[in-house]
Amino acid sequence: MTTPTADPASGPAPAPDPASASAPAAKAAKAAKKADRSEEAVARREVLAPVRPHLAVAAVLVFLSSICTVLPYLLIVEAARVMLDGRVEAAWPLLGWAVAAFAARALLYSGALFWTHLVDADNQLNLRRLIADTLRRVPLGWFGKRGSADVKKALQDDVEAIHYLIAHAQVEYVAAITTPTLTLAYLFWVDWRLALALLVPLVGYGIALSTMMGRDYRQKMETYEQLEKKTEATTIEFVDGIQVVRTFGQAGRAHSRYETAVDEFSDFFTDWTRTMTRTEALAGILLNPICLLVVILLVGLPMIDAGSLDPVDLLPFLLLGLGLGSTVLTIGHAAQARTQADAAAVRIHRLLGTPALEQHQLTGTAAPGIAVPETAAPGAPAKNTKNFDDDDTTAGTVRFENVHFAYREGVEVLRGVDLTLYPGTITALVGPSGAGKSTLAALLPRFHDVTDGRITIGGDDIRELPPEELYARVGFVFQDVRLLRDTVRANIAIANQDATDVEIERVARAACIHDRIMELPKGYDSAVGTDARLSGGEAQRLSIARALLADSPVLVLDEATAFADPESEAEIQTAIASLVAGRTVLVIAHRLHTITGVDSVVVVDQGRVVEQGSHSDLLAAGGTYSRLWHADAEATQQLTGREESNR
Ligand SMILES: Nc1ncnc2c1ncn2[C@@H]1O[C@H](COP(=O)(O)OP(=O)(O)OP(=O)(O)O)[C@@H](O)[C@H]1O
Repeated sequence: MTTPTADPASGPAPAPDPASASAPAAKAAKAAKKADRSEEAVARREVLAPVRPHLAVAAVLVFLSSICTVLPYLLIVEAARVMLDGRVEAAWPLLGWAVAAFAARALLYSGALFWTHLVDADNQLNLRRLIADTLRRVPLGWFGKRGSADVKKALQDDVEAIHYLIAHAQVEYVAAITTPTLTLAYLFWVDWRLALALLVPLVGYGIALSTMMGRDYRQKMETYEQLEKKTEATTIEFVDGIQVVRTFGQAGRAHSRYETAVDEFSDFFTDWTRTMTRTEALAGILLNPICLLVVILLVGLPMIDAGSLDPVDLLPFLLLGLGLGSTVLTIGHAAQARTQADAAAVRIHRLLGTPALEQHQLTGTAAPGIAVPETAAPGAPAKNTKNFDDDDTTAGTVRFENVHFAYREGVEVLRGVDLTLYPGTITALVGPSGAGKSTLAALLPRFHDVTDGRITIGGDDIRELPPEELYARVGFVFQDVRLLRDTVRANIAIANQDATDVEIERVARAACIHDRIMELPKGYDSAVGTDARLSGGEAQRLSIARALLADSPVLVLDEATAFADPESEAEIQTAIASLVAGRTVLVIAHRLHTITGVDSVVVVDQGRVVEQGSHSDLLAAGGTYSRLWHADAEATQQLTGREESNR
């Protein structure tokens, strides 16, 4: 019997060597780490740049205070030396100077802290203004990706971390380095051999500290933050969704997700702190005054015995050497604070670097390649489907010209949309889920900017308009109504701060919300959230009143009635009817029965306009719209049937 041997030529390819396979990954990780470090350095430089000269002043004050920390001990030793020489009277002035140096030390150190706090107060104000200014200029769509928690983190927590860096850590860091350096310099001057012996535990501490803060400290810190975030998210999910998950009998599942996240966090934290605690304990022993005393006595006493050290020279080591540990310990704490502040500086740096919504100085040229799409309009042209040669400079005429858009590079969501909306007409965007309707509508108020092509209002490219001008021309009513924690009146008047009470009441009546407001405890002065708890439909009518007061010629309505109950829906429809009259309106619609009377229906599919026309024409054409209509009618019928059989 022969044992089969592998033929190296025809056999299967050898399994990749794990070491060589992981080499590119390790290289990439190293490069990423390097990039992180350099981003951190840039961020720190940027955030600290305005305060750097002021911090230099503080560093000088701290350096002087460090001299005054060491000086009293030096003077006391010299006083002891002259006393032992029998010149007691010569000791008094030295002791007097020691007290003065001690007082100067307190003054200089607190002066430095006071100075850094003043500098920081100024810096915090500037930083918050810069962040607020950035938030004011970023595209509105940017907020969609970030929760208010992230913005709060930048404005509050990260600015506070920078506060610690500027007001405390820098001062402590300089003191933690200069005081032991000066102390050691003095001790070396007194006796270099004993000073060298004292260095042994200090170097031991340095090694322990660099192991603790070493290579994977940042990585561990990142994992810690990620797990902390995950725990927070599952906690919120568990608390927020408890009603829903319990209704569906899934409380156990949600709870187990929460428990897993907490366990994971706890395991990681316990493991990490175990290593940290061991290192810290070792460091604590090395810097303990008892340990330092043992070193001094073990080395110093035999030297005195051998006559190579003057007994009085042991005194500075006992006075200053024992306290060396606590000053060195501060380096660790200050370094840790700096690492956390660095992470905050990076987040602020990234936030400040968010591309702003730019106002272009463009000439009014049309984008190339504008044509009625080949796939468009099987139905007869509707009221608002004119050619692009038509006069588009009428205020309120909106034109999408060969509009392309991608949230991520290379993944186009809109692919060459051409569309004109005319004043006094309502255009409804319909199409399957994910077709790009909301995205198309969101481009009009510049939630995002087109990646190609352009959008004009009254002939002006919207990127050329100052934001105030754009928002005076375009109003929007979204499904997700946000109300301010202010009075009902202020919530309506947000669009026009100078509106009179009569005007506010007029728009509230038109939006069918006046009667409900009058039922609130303080009428228009009721505070939203405390005096006034409004239902979804009521909040929507309030936002319609807002839009009425803004009186913008162009309106975007995003599924404004989707979640309203039938009674509320009727009122909302009445409110919308008064809102849309005479304006250029773009509606995103899901329930097709609500848009049968609109002037033009635009069918979007996979980022393109595939049909355009009136409801009846599109229905007759038997294309995508007709399919959507029949599917919608069937779904409505099934729903009605189910409701009736339930009765
Ligand atoms: N903020 C975003 N970031 C990345 N992709 C997004 C974002 N918003 C939407 N998309 C993607 O863009 C595509 C179009 O989404 P959009 O919401 O515009 O479609 P829609 O027609 O309005 O859908 P629906 O009727 O379901 O609301 C989808 O593939 C969607 O996943």
